[in-house]
Amino acid sequence: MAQYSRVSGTVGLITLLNPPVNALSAAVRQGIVDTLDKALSDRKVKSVVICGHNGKFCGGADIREFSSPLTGPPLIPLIQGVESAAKPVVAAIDGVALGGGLELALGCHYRIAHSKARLGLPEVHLGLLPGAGGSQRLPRLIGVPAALDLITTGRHVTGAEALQLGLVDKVTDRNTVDEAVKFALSVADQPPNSRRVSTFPCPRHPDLDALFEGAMQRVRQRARGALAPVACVQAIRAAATLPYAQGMERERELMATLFTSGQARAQQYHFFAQRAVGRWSMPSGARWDTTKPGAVHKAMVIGLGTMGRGISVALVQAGVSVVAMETNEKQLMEAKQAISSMLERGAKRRGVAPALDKIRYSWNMEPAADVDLVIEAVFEDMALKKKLFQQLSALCKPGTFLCSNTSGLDVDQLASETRHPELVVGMHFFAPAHVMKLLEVVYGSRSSPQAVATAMELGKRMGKVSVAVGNCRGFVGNRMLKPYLEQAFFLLEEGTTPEFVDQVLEEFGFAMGVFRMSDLSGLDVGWRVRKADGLLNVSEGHSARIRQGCRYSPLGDLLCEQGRFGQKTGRGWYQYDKPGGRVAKPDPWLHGFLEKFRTQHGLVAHRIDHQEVLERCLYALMNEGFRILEDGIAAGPEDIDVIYVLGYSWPPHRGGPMFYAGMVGLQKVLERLEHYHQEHPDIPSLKPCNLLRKLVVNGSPPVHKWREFLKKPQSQL
Ligand SMILES: CCC/C=C/C(=O)SCCNC(=O)CCNC(=O)[C@H](O)C(C)(C)COP(=O)([O-])OP(=O)([O-])OC[C@H]1O[C@@H](n2cnc3c(N)ncnc32)[C@H](O)[C@@H]1OP(=O)([O-])[O-]
Repeated sequence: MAQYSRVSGTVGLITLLNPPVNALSAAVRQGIVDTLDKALSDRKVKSVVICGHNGKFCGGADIREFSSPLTGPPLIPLIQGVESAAKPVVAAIDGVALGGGLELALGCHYRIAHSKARLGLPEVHLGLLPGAGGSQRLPRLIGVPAALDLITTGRHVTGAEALQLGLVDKVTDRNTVDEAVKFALSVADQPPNSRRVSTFPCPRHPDLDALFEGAMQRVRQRARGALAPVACVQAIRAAATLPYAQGMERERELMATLFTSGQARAQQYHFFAQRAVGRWSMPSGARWDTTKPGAVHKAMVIGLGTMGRGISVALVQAGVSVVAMETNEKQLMEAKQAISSMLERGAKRRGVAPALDKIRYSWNMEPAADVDLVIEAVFEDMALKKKLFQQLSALCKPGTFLCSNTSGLDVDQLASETRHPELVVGMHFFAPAHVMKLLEVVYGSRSSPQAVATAMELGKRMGKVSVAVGNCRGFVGNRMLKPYLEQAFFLLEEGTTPEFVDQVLEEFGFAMGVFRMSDLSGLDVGWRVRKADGLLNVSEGHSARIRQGCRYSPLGDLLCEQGRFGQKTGRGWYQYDKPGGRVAKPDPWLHGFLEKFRTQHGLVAHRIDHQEVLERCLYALMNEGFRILEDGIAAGPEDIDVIYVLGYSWPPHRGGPMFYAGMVGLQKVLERLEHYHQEHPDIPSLKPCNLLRKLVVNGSPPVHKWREFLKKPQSQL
């Protein structure tokens, strides 16, 4: 709803009221229509201010309403009504003006913003475009290049940047509503005719064709297969080339296509899933809303390789005092330099001073005695980590949380090395740790709810989306990655090439196919893990393609034996012009090697098509996701989907692997897995999981109902 009052004698003040972000629900839209009517018909009122309750202007259209038919007044004529008002209307922008919220402000005749307010048109992240006139008004106000940037990236700008762009008329550090009322008084006698943005001509640009061609290329590259960014460019092009009314018609057509697309549904699901994972629970019954996190003022990071450096930066930027520790003196000096420059770059981007005084360096463990939390980021070696946890347990003050940035090792084993296993949790960061938004928080069988709450809260402070998951090999993300990678290797054995597999996966929307990704992260990483797992030993009298009783592809190991570790050695699944080179080129040597391998092992190459690559790689991965749900390692499908979109570059417009399974149809996924498992009975990961069968038997319920079919966690509280 919206509240109305008259202030300073002649200013009608409309306050949007719909906590927490004053989203434009049907009731709010009706409220605006009614209160605007009141203000315009009140002869004492000379000008109007629109603001939001509780220091937030407006978070945009109410996304929850998108899944049901429209009720209440539509937004486009509402904003048109504001713009055509005969009395000046001023938007007082505090907190946020996003999506429909900013579109409403664009309909006002003046915009006054707090310098720290965040403004933006993030609809592209919801699979939409700014479809309440935003795509037509913004370019008219700030020019086509800036509008293209804001609308296609969905990025937020501060009030200060908005002023530079010409998006707002004035910025203040004081009370925004008071300033807006003062401003409204000052323009009360000026007819707003010349202030209606829809009547502005779109600023000319010397080469529109090149501008739009470049923009189109960029959005296609950034989000392969996503419809919304392309539609955003098309809508802005309409603004630049057509009269306003025709541009609005084009905006409406494009919006209608997007609105009914599965992609918008997937991205809106992803929006709510990111928030749902914050409401975590543990099998013990402990929950986010009943557990108080411990305070973390001071933390220690042990091991300053790539991960440790990124984690240190993320902590400092979150306001935590950090002791960064590394025993190798040369590595310590290099890390110090790298961390300082990362902090300086980050501070410059955010327009603040770098908090270099928040971090100090140590080559020994002594400072651990005085910190609230330790994150170890040493080499992925269980023996090394165990020793470290023993030492930490003896050194730290009572109550210090001990966290491991392991990407898949057993958290219980680490906890068992300590005197207080309840204080131990996994914090699995993703590289680069100061950039990537995902954090897997891994609870072991003895982790206390408070330790989990502390790690979850710390993740949030670092600007991350934290997902609480159970302890198993590879946790959620890497556990699901294993069958996906395996299928890709098997497909090579059976007749295809790395280029074809990558092409199919990239067309699906992954930023990088599995082989290019493997070259980037280094083939030796997995090789070391397989070595530690005893997988490199071929049992006597057995084929090299069988290990520990299951089908195994030794292709990756064979490449590593040749020193082909990927980009860093200039050779991997592809060739590069030099070690460290980035442009992957097909490698005739690799093709010959694959042929030789097939001959050696009596394999006859067959034609593998697009569908088989996609289904075998993705359905095997999804099947593991169902197993993870069945095992209670993830609390719900949203947890898995958030992990995959934010940590493994699963395309957001496909929602995440579990959401995608629902889109494809669970029945179809089951049938195809059954088909492939029949063809390859020696690959256990293709055997359909019981939960998938159960869901199909129960009529393939939508993803938000799957939790009803999962085992209820047993409360031990
Ligand atoms: C023709 C149409 C054209 C227009 C299209 C649009 O405007 S599209 C929209 C364009 N706008 C956007 O894309 C903006 C989307 N919103 C955001 O980016 C952020 O929420 C924020 C920056 C506004 C606040 O961040 P923060 O970290 O302070 O808080 P938080 O993120 O945790 O949210 C708190 C609660 O509010 C909820 N909620 C929030 N917004 C909406 C909404 N619009 N609707 C409904 N609900 C919304 C959110 O789910 C959560 O609920 P929960 O889980 O507690 O039940």
